[in-house]
Amino acid sequence: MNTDALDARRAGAAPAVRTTAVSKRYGDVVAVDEVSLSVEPGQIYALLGLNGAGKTTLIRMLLGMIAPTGGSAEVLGAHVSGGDRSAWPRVGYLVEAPVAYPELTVRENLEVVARLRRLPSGTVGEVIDRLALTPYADRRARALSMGNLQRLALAKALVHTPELLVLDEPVNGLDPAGVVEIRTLLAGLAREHGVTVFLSSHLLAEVARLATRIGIIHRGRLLQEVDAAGLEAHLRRLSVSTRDDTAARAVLAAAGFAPQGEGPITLTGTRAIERPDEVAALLAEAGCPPVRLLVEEEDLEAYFLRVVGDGDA
Ligand SMILES: Nc1ncnc2c1ncn2[C@@H]1O[C@H](COP(=O)(O)OP(=O)(O)OP(=O)(O)O)[C@@H](O)[C@H]1O
Repeated sequence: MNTDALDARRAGAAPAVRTTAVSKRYGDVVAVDEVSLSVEPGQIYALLGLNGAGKTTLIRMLLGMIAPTGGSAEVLGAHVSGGDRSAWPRVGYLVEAPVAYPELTVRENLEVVARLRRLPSGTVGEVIDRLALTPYADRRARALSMGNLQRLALAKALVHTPELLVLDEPVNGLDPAGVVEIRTLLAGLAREHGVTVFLSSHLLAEVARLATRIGIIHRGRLLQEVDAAGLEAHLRRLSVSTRDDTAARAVLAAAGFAPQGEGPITLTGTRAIERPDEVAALLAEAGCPPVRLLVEEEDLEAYFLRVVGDGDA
């Protein structure tokens, strides 16, 4: 599909995924807590969270595998939470550990899926090719490595060329080469075929490389969403020290900055990062000039832990 056609397909299209205050409660456990998010067609949206954050539960609700206890979920315009399964033929998914018929070969496993979906012959060969499974096509699934089993599972999710792919931890169990391969494949699907990808992961660095938008989920709550393109700005912050940090904090807060940090004052946001001179002038005028002013770059892990830590506070 060319870029114009892709843009036309995306323009005015309903969000590929939309949740409105969707929640899932198991007794006293709130697995997903009023999550509202929207994923535009062609985006690669990554739900990032620690173990137990609620990723799988949210994905299962999107796929209609479990019903929310509150709110709603829509997939390709269909109200999944209301029981509408009409988007099904346009969705591919991979949830939990990959499963395959162990005694059937890779090709036979895919032929079963193709037959169930009433797909034309030839589809299986294409997907085998696309996922670099050709050398293993005639191997029984039980003899596959974990990585190849995962690749077969992805092939099953892709065999009907879905518009939306929903993947729970898609690179789990893959070696570094496998991770790169899957990343390249997913990025290509989104870029060249306009496929929307909604995935979950706890692998921060991987997500940062692949996703166009990232949602951080913790204890069931969506704490923050950032565009991958803007991630760098989120990672940068201005660190300021003065001889009277208490007074400086008050001056900065009054000027609309949001000073953070226990020791040196930390300012985030483009205004502070792009105009440290403005911050310096402001503090100098108020009689507490900076003795140290530094734009620092936080590493991804530290950033994630800070967001999650703020969510716990
Ligand atoms: N069927 C269930 N019954 C009770 N509690 C559940 C059930 N399913 C999930 N939970 C709880 O809901 C919370 C979220 O679980 P979920 O599996 O969605 O997290 P996750 O982010 O996918 O974690 P992981 O990365 O470990 O798979 C956890 O506290 C979990 O114990």
